Amino acid sequence: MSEENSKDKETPDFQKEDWYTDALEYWSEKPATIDGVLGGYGEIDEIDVEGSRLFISEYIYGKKGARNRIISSPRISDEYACDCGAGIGRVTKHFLLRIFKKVDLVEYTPKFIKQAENDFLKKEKEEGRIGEFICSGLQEFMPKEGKYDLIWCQWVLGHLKDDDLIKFFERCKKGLKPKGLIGVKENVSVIGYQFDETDSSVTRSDEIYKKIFQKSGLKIVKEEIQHGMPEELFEVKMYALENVDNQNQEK
Ligand SMILES: C[S@@+](CC[C@H](N)C(=O)[O-])C[C@H]1O[C@@H](n2cnc3c(N)ncnc32)[C@H](O)[C@@H]1O
Repeated sequence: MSEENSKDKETPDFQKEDWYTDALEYWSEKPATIDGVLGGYGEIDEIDVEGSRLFISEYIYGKKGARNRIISSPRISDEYACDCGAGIGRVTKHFLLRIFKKVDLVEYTPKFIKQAENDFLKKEKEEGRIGEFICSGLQEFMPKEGKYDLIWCQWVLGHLKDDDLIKFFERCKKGLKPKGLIGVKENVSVIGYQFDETDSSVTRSDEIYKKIFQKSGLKIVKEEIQHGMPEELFEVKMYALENVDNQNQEK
């Protein structure tokens, strides 16, 4: 690859007209299976969901330290979560519904959300544990005000242009209950952007994500690397984020 090409790959073309349809076309061709939504890495499902569960559980159950002393009490209830870029519902079924009573799913690719509703999460739907299956791009998704304890975004934010991502986070803040959290679990590059022209997606560095959180009025309450992922993949980071205005209210 020439230097010019490799430079191009690091500069996302956020002006690209078909940015969002590229993703839709790309994902519509992938099988509606765990392996399909994980790009052929279905075997990481278990370690991924366990990492997420450990990361978030202190906010739901509280945190205990040495000799079972309570270090922090629960922050959010286990009532309602939202799974953004849900695919076929893997994260909902294996992580969120093991903690939360009810989950809404937001997913752009019609065949994935249909698979979730008619098959992968059919039983959970019948049990009344799924609120809504929402077929929408996150660039348009408007959560209802004050609805969620946790809004979880995993392996999807690279599909949003920077400006749309900031606007999305701003809408999510309004969709949270007063002490609610936004969870982000994404691949991170070592430096700058890595642009993938095939599906018009971008891998951002930790530094870029942190600038975007700040611009969106979000503060990091916890961050952690997901260990145990295949070596050839990008590093995966989890962030728990709160509305900066929360702190002001508490003072
Ligand atoms: C790598 S898969 C991850 C799915 C799921 N989060 C998981 O971890 O199993 C990326 C998902 O993002 C969805 N997606 C792509 N662009 C999107 C957008 N603009 N808004 C919402 N979802 C989108 C794709 O259809 C696909 O289901």
